[in-house]
Amino acid sequence: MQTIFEIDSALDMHLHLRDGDMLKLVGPLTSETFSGALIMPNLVPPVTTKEAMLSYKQRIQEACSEDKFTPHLTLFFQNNYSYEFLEDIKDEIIGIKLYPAGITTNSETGVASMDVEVLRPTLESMSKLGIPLCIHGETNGFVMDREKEFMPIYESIAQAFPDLKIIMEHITTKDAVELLDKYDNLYATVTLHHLLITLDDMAGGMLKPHLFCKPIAKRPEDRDALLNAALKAHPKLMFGSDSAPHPKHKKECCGCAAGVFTSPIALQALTQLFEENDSLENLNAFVSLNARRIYNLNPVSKKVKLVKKDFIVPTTYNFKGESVVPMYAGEVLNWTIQAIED
Ligand SMILES: NC(=O)N[C@@H](CC(=O)O)C(=O)O
Ligand SMILES: [Zn+2]
Ligand SMILES: [Zn+2]
Repeated sequence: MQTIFEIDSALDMHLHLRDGDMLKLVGPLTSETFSGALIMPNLVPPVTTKEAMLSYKQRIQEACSEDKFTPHLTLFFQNNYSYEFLEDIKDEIIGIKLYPAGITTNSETGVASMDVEVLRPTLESMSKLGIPLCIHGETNGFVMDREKEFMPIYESIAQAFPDLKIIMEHITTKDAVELLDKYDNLYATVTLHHLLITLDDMAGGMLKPHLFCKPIAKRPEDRDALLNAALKAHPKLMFGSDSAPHPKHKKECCGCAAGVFTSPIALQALTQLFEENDSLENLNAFVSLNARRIYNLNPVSKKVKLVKKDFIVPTTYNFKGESVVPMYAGEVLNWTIQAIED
């Protein structure tokens, strides 16, 4: 039985760090263990200028105060970004995140139309400049079908811009896993929670608000397709936690905010999941190497040593007035982080 496992230079390619006291609370919970993360721009207001992006990066670096952690910033997609603006900002960002308007938390100013012709000027500039496009891929259809209905939109963008790197963010369906192999320029992230849960876990019994997120968790066959792809470290699939903290009172209320908070448990739970499925040998590819290759990131040596020992997940994480509940709050995971080494 394996009792020690090492993850080198873990990367979280889809992360919400928020701002203010929440950033100060959750930032270190990622930066202690991960070597880098792709930071989502859906602040209020969203990150749409170079000044806003650079000052957010500085606040992140202050909150994280950890040398061996690189926050990779993104911009919030807008149709009116000029080529010159994008050329000027290109070396400062890892990608641009596109949200259909109103589809998820803080996406009200996202794009109103997913028509390729409407998006063309900005996507053409991004393609020329080699800026990856990250997409929250959901229509505003029936909630269980939103991702599936978005597949033709991914296809039309992938076909129209063969040189543009497109990342389907937080995929939740078998259809999305299958689409990965159809276009060279399509990649994806998948979360921890979508590898673990289905809609039943969230809403099949008593409602579990802390498992409520967008896209909503789907059917067992979807979860199985995602899990199979992750366990074999499909080369176009990366770990992106989509850890999305909301204050406890905004989750445990009428009108629960969407988002699952997983940063502090992600590496332990992934190790447990990969071990239970005899796939530990692929975990470093899933949580580091694939992203490094897809995004051309420099290697950093930061080793997280995990041991097979109970880890009781805290019921809440608190800082000043902020309180946030992690996935598996109060439950026991069977891998613990023992040390972090160079
Ligand atoms: N995943 C979520 O349910 N919520 C995210 C936004 C997002 O990634 O769609 C958030 O910012 O809270
Ligand atoms: Zn999203
Ligand atoms: Zn997200």
